[in-house]
Amino acid sequence: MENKKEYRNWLDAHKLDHPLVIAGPCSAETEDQVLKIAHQLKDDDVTYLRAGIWKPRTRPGNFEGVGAIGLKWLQRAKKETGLLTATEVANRTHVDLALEHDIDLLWIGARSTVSPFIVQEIADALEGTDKVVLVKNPVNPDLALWIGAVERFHTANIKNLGVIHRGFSTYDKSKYRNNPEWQIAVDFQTRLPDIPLICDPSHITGKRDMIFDVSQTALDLNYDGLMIETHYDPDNAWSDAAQQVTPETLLQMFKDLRIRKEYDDEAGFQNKLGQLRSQIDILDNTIIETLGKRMKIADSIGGLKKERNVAVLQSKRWNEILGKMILQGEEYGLSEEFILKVFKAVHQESINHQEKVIKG
Ligand SMILES: C=C(O[C@@H]1C=C(C(=O)O)C=C[C@H]1O)C(=O)O
Repeated sequence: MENKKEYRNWLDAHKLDHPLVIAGPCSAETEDQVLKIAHQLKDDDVTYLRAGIWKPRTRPGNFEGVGAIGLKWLQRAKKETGLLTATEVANRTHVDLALEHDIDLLWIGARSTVSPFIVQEIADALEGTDKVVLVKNPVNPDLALWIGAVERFHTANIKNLGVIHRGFSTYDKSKYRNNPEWQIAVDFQTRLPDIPLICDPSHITGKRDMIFDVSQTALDLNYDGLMIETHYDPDNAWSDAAQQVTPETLLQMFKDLRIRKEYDDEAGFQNKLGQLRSQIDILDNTIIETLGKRMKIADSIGGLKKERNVAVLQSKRWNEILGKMILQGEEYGLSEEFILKVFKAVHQESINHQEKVIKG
């Protein structure tokens, strides 16, 4: 799938002077709840009212959504407030019902994106639709799977496409509910820059007090919009209580968030930016040169080890290097996380080089 400028058309047609906002409750609970939230949101920057109708829950026994009746509540909310409507679909029946009720935007959840069978079923059911279809990232950090899902919708002749970054599952505990792994979304943007990219800070953080910070990062990274779960009484919401914010908080957030422009032509800025970027270019060259030299030395060590029949991996030496580098990194303001990532990658490459020599 090639990038095309037209992928942005549906978003541009909204003629917004701010990022797109999709807001509303995690789940539609009652008609009154949906209508009340819609009226509270209608005068903000919100374009789409979201509400989950069918809820995929991690374990059975939790509230699993009100079902098709909720689509009527969304329709009524649209009629009363003018907000466009959005919900998640996970199979052909959901799609048929959502289209029957004229829902404007359908999103594919992270747990559906992982399954090409489900994605294909939904794509077939949606074939040729002019509704907006947004594909959440798969729960596992797999860029190809994410792009593959978008391709299935593209192949089904769906023109109004976008993606939602909702973070990725990890086995390790982290401060996030779903680790953002910003690099994957950046890689997506690099590959398909004109597919609108929306951030879902509610599912990334799982906690309402972190939503602002993640939203700001998304805007700093040039995201096209935000999808934020909103409820007038978050603590008593029937699902995802900890991550929903009130419409008042949402309004305040949009006052406080800084929207960055993609570009600035101002001569002074361009000049300084150019100077600093040439410094970076020189340093990047030095990094590559240094890494190349380091690997040449690793090759020689590999040769020595081959002669003496010594193992490639030397854990003691490796741990010493890692400890030293973490301390040294600290002096230069580099985080331990970063040093570990970089040096583990360097070590792996060094091992690969030596393996080649030793096996050769
Ligand atoms: C280069 C060596 O081999 C391996 C690679 C290392 C490195 O690249 O720094 C360190 C220890 C070994 O696991 C070595 O033994 O010194």
